[in-house]
Amino acid sequence: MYSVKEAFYSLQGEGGQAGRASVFCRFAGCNLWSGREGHRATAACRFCDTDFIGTDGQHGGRFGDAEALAAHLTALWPDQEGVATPYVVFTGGEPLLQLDTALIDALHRRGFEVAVETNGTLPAPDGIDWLCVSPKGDNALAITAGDELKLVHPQPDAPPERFARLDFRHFFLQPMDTAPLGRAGTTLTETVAYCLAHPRWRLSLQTHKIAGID
Ligand SMILES: C[S@@+](CC[C@H](N)C(=O)[O-])C[C@H]1O[C@@H](n2cnc3c(N)ncnc32)[C@H](O)[C@@H]1O
Ligand SMILES: Nc1nc2[nH]cc(C(=O)O)c2c(=O)[nH]1
Ligand code: SF4
Ligand SMILES: [Mg+2]
Repeated sequence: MYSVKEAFYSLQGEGGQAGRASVFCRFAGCNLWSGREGHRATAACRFCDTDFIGTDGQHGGRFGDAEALAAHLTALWPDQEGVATPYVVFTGGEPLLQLDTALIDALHRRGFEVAVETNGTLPAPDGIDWLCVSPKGDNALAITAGDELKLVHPQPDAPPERFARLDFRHFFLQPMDTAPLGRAGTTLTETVAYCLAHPRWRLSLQTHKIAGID
């Protein structure tokens, strides 16, 4: 059984695949925060910008097996002529609480490339085509290699220097959106300054928020 908060078709907003048409599958639940505002201040991850509680979002629900969820996600992909490679992004919440090989295989059989956005604290199943790890504070990483490491910045307990030598193809710093925390931020200026001083890191903006899309 898979619990999905919402599923939607949009453009990948962040990281090295930014701008790419994608089906998003947002799993319900996370291992670093309950999702309740009353628990945010004491959670292991405290700056989350996402509602991942329940299965009541657009195209959300409970799916009994991998075939059922794969068929549901395939129906959200518009290009049935096979011109572009279909792309699905599993996120959440924390997708590695639920994503398994059966679901990855079912999407591969339907022609999809499979991407994952994870906090990196749980082991990943085999077969992921684009693995994005986004470390959270001092929570220990179970995944130390992948396609991109995308660090939300600044986090006092997660300085970029701690991650710069891990085995990733791309290193991104993404300014922390402080709106979920109820305050205006200066994180963009600070993040730009860090990238200028440390060329290992590239800037990742949340372009879907700029574009006003999901
Ligand atoms: C909501 S998380 C879900 C996936 C996974 N739990 C994780 O943390 O990577 C999706 C992406 O949004 C990023 N993110 C969450 N809150 C953010 C914020 N306030 N500002 C910028 N990026 C944020 C995360 O770091 C992650 O890369
Ligand atoms: N357009 C868009 N791109 C995204 N990239 C990562 C997202 C996420 O919430 O994991 C996200 C999202 O929520 N929307
Ligand atoms: S780990 Fe990801 S989903 Fe969980 S609270 Fe943090 S940003 Fe949100
Ligand atoms: Mg998001």
